Amino acid sequence: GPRCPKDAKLPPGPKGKPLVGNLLDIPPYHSWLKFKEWADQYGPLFRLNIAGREHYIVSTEKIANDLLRERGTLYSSREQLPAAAQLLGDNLRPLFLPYNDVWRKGRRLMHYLTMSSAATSYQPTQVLESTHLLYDLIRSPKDYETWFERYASGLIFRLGFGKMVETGEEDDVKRILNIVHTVERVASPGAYLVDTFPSLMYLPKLLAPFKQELGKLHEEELSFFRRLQDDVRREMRDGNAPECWERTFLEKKDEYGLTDDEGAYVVGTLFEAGSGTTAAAMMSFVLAMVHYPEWQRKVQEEVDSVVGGHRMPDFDDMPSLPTVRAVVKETLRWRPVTAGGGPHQLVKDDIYNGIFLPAGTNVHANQWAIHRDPALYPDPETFLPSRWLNPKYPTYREPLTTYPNLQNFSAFGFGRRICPGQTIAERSLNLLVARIAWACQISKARDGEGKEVNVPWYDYTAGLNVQPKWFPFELAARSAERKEMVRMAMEEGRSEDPLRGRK
Ligand code: HEM
Repeated sequence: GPRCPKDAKLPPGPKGKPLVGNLLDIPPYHSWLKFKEWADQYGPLFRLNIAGREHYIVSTEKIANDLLRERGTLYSSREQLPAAAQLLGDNLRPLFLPYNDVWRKGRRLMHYLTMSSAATSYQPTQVLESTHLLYDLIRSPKDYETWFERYASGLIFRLGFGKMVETGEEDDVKRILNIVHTVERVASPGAYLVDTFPSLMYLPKLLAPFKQELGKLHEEELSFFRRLQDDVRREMRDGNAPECWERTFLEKKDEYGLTDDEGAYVVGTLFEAGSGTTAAAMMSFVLAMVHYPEWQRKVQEEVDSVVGGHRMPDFDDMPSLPTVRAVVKETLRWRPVTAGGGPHQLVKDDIYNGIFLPAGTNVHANQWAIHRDPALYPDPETFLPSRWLNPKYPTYREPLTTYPNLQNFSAFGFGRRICPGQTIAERSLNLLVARIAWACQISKARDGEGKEVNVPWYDYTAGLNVQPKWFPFELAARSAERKEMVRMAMEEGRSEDPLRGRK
C-alpha cells in the first residue's frame, strides 16, 4: 500500500491479491451493489487497490461533502484514463478533464448557460417538448424509451443548437447517441475501474486495434461537433441564427477564452450528459408508478386539486405541488441514474479524521449506498416520497412551497464537479411527472388470462448512467377530454413552434 504518515492510518477494505489488488473482486457492472455490501462490512470510507491505484469508496453524504465539497481545491480532478479521457476525448470533453484551466473555463461557460435565470428562459421549450411526449406516450406507451429519449435529446438539441428533433430517428441524433453509448461503456464504473493498464497506450497501433477504434470515434465526434458549430456560425453571418448555446459561445468566445473546439465540446458535452440521464430518470419514475400505485394516486390527487381538469400543469404550479417534487426526488434517491457516482481524483496527500488519502486517489461517492444510509433514509429500500413531506422523517424540510427540490441533491454529485445541468433536469422532471400524472393512468400489464405481469424491481442496464431495461406496463389517458387537450396543445405548439420550417 501507499506510504502512510505516522499520525494517520489507511482505511479498512477487502484484502487484495498481489499485483492486481482487488481488481478481480469488482464486478464489471453494477459495481455499486458490491460496494454497498463492502460498506456494510468495512464502513463508510473504505479502500480498494486496483492494480496499484487507490480507490476510496464513500458511502455517506456527510463524508462526501466533507471531502468533495469542503476540500474542493483538492478533490475536483478526474483521473486521465487512457480510453475514456484520452482516446475518446483527446482532452477536450469537460466531463473527463482534470482540474485544469480548460475545465475551469468550460465550466464557467456551462454555468452561464445553465444557471437558474437561464434555465427559467428554457421553460417554454420544455413545455413544448412535454406535450409532444405526452401525445406519443398515450398513442404508443410501449415505445416509452423512445419518447423519453426524444424529449431529453430534443430539448437539448433545441437549446444547444437551435435545431429540432422530430422523430428521434434523425441521423444527427442517432450519431450522437451512439457516441454517448460508447463513452458510457468505456467509462462505466466497471470498465473505469479495470481500465488499469495505461501501458496499452504505448503499444503500436497495430497491436492495439481498440486504440484505433476509439480514436476514430473521437474524430467522428469532433467533426460532427464542428459541423454543428459551423451551421450556427453560418446562420449568424446570414443574420438568422436562433438563440442557442452554440451562438452564445461564438458571441462570447473571447470573454471565456476557449478555442472553437473547446467550445464545441462544452456544448456537445451538455448534450451528451443531459439527454440519457434525464430519460433514464423518467423510466425509473414509471417503474416506481408500476410498483407503487398508491403514490400514483396521491400525486394525481394533488395535481387534480391544484390544477383541475381544464388545463395542464405548468411551471407556475410547482410551488403548490410538493408531492410531485417529492416523487421526483424519491425516484432519484431510490434508483439513482449515476448510481456509482462520478469519481473525483485527489491532487495532493490529505488526512481526514486520521485517515490517510494519498495524492492520486480516486474518490467514489457511491450514491447507491449514500441513498440507502438508514440514518438519513429510514426504510431505505421502499419508495417513500413521504420522507420529503412528513416532519417525522429526517430529510423533511420546510417550507413545502420550496422543498423538496433537487438543488445540491446527492444524485447530482458533489462539490465543484456537481452536475451543472441540475437546474434544467429538475424543471424537466417536475414538469413531466406533473403532466403524466394529470394526463395518464399507469398500471401493471396483464397477460392473456388477465393476470398481472410481474415487473422486476431492479433489472437495469450496465454503464455509467443506468436505466431499467424495457418493462411492460399499461398506460392510458385518464379521460377522453384530457386526451383531446393533449392533442390540441401539441398541435398548437407545432403551429407556434419558433423553429418551424428550419432545417
Ligand atoms: C436526472 C438527470 C441528471 C443526473 C442524475 C445527472 C447526474 C450527474 C452526475 C452525478 C454528475 C457527476 C458529478 C460529480 O462528478 O460529482 C454529472 C455531471 C455532469 N452533468 Fe449531469 N445529470 C443529469 C442531467 C444533466 C443535464 C440535463 C445536463 C446538461 C444540460 C448535465 C450536464 C452535466 C455535465 C456537463 C457534467 C460534467 C461536469 C464536470 O465534470 O465538471 N447533466 N451529472
